[in-house]
Amino acid sequence: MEIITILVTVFALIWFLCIFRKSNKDNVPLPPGPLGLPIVGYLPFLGNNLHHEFTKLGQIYGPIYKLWLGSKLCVVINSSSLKKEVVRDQYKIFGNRDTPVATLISTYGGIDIVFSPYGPHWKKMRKTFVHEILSNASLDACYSFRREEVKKTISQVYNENIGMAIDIGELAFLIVTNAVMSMMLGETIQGVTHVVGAELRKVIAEHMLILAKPNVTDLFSLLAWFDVQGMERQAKEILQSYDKVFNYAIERHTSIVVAKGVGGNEQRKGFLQVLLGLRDHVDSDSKLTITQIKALLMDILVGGTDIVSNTVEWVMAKLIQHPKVMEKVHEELTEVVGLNNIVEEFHLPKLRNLDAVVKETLRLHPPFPLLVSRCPSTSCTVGGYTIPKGTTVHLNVGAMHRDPDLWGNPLEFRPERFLNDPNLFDYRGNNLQYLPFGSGRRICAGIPLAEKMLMHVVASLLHCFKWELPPGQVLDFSDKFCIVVKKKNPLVAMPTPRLSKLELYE
Ligand code: HEM
Repeated sequence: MEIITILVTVFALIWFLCIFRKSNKDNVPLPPGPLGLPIVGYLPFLGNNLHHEFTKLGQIYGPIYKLWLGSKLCVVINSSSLKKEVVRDQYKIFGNRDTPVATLISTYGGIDIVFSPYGPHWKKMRKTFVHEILSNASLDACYSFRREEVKKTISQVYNENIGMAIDIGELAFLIVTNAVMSMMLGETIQGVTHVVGAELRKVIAEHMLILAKPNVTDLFSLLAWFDVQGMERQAKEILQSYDKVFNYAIERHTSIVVAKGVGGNEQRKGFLQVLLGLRDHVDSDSKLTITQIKALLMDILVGGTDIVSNTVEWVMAKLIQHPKVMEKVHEELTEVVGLNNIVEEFHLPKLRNLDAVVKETLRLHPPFPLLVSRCPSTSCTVGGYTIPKGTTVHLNVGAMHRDPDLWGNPLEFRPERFLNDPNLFDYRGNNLQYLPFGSGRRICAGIPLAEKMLMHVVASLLHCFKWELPPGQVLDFSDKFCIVVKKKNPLVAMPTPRLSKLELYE
């Protein structure tokens, strides 16, 4: 017993000395923050919902604070002026992510865009993604795939689910997954069925959990060699599941090219065809390996499905909670699209009320309230405090979106705040008060596709149907943190047809 007491005391002393030394280096202190316990730091006090916990601590410790999680130092930044120091003024230093070991394993060694360190590889992957895959021309060329998948699901809801309770998140996931898979393959797929869709959703959900869950291997450097929680094993299994999907897509694509001749159907080039073309590129700066192609497909699949469908679910929940706003959106859809028509992407820029509803939902329920953590490549100063190299830096955008100093009645759902000047708050991250897609060099690379799919799916679900809660159901807005913040309890709603011509549902 005595030995244990002595050991704990010695560890505690070393731990406090380490903190003391770090904070006094160059006489610039570390940010304030809770002390926590020796060795484990604040870990035992942190619940699962990091975004809520970090916001609560911000109310005590102010715009920038630190906490120790094991031997890992985390800094949380709440104020927009300090965020500017990170994402703009010192963007090179803060261009890296802090990538835990299980995340590295599940993302082909962290070579995708999201987790690559800032540098030539990240630049090449991001440039390929933005210019070759998500350019206006490329997105216009595969609009027909998105359109067909939205139409197919609307028709399915009309034929099979009228008057029945539907899980909106699952429905939205099915539409966007089918759309993303079609755009990837460059052909209308037979349909990611409920079974495959559910399987894929499970894998992506497990992946998100792995990305979010603290792993003692990352938090205690002494344990770096051990897979104590089995998370590395799980990460390998997740990667295998993705790999199966991507291998299937690549084989299928190759067999189509063989059957139709090189180039396949040029009119409907899918993302995969574009990417596989780069495998054989003569210019080594643009050349991609097959693993890099798979890593890009993973970013498209994860970003394009779970995050988008999750946002659709929040938007629908907000509208069901606010019937007057829903009515206004319905009126706008009737005027802009017409009840004798279906929603097309060219209608979207005219749907200003719906745009404001989506923006207000992303303010209150940003999918990434802590963005994706950053990690300084060298020690630096933010807000007068030292941030040592290797610190995990969380930018608490969720807290800023609900800050009463920045927003009037911040907890109320008021889409009209986005109506007066739509350019004041766009998704480009210029106004640091509103950052659902992040800001700076590492801002979301998928905004053009996210915006189109989000608006098209929500507008179509609302234009084709009226939605209400099943009798006895109550709306619930509790959430859970899995890197992406999701509704804790799924939204279930019942559709009633709205369109004037039945053939529009075919
Ligand atoms: C509602 C939809 C979406 C939201 C709210 C969202 C939000 C975000 C956020 C907050 C980040 C981190 C930004 C930062 O650290 O400053 C991010 C990164 C990223 N997102 Fe999205 N995203 C969405 C959809 C998509 C889609 C559809 C794709 C792909 C098709 C995508 C691809 C990416 C990629 C590749 C990155 C990493 C960028 C980098 O590190 O350079 N996202 N996203």
